[in-house]
Amino acid sequence: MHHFAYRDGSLHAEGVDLRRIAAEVGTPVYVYSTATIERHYKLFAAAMKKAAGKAHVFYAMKANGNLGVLKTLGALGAGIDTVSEGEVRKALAAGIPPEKIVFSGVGKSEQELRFAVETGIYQVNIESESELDLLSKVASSLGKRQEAVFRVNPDIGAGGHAKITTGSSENKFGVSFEEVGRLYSRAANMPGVRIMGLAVHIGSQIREIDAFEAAYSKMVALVGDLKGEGHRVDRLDLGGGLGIPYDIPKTFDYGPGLIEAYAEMVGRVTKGLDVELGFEPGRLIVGNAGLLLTRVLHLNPRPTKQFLVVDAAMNDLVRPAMYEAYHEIWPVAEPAIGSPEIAYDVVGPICESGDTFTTGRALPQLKQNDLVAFMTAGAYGASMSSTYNQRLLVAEVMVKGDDYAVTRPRQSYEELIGTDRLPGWFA
Ligand SMILES: Cc1ncc(COP(=O)(O)O)c(C=O)c1O
Ligand SMILES: N[C@@H](CCCC[NH3+])C(=O)O
Repeated sequence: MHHFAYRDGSLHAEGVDLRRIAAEVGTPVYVYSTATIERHYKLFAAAMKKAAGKAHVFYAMKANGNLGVLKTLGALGAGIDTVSEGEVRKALAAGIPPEKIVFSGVGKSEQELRFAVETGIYQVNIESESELDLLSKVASSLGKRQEAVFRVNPDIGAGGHAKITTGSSENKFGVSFEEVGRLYSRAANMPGVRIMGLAVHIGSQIREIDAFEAAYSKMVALVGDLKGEGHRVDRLDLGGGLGIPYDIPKTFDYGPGLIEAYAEMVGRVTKGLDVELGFEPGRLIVGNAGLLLTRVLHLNPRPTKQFLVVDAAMNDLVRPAMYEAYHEIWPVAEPAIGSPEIAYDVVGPICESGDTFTTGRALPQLKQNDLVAFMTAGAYGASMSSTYNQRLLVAEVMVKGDDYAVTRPRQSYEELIGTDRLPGWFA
């Protein structure tokens, strides 16, 4: 469900005409709908609460770390799942209390762990024995005991693409299932950590409940075994990964289903377990809440193809180049019903053939300066952008009702070039 729709012949984000944003902010620009973000968060949080009683939702900031997005979610009571010191700092800057911050990731450095412990975050998700040792050393040197869980690799992977599967034993994530009991016993004698339970995350863009169910069932059995061995297991963090539709219809609502089915399964599988559940959804909250607005720079008809060159590129939205991901492309001017379509290869200005958003996509006839939107770009869009080809990081705006705010301005050339940062001997 999203709040992008045609009104008076032009695509709107909530009550704001995208032509207005393009004119006032420039293109390319990411546009987020506050109402969609809020709706998705509330739906998910309510469903998990109903299914599980004690449920904590930690929004996975990696999907979209825009400050406006974080503040919007923080105001609804969301916690945050972070994966770097930068993300922890950004969560704090957005006003998220430390006791609602989780820190995951396979390669946390000593400095990052120190910062997290000093900050007093809720939970560190430990991904290896080496990290367990380092965390205990760091925390005890600060005279603290950090609450933590073990992220377990359940050897069940899933996801929309091989590059976004994390739960297989072939993937780098987590400690292996067989090791958890031993690590728990070791950790009991360590001064700097208090192990509170387990975490799991099997991949991203997963639309089949079965894969989650298989992994969660294994985790529930593991919780039982550990408790049987006398270990304390108060928390079970079930990660994120629930997928969203990328082939969205142009209607307001595309129906319920997956969240409810997921919640029902979680409630069933964890029934009677007596642990606090945690969730780390990213894409689900923000994916359909964002689009990338871009302008047609050139049409380049060639004997076998029609190239449509737009001002956004793979540095702004890398998903098609990186995962062959599909994003709908909607012209901002509403196409007349039955208007003829042309098959376009939509490409960006970057000097790579891979800078291709789609090939042979049937779209209404477009001309120079027309605006088009890459839909479902709210997750892993701006957050994965770069300055490749010395292109400026684009602006991000958040729409709320009939108004919008620029929540990250377009990067300046001074900032990009950074001449003033060079030492004098480069004269
Ligand atoms: C540990 C962890 N939690 C949460 C997420 C968020 O995933 P998604 O955006 O698919 O919900 C990820 C990314 O896959 C992750 O690695
Ligand atoms: N960045 C990926 C998902 C990876 C999620 C992070 N573990 C995507 O755009 O689909």
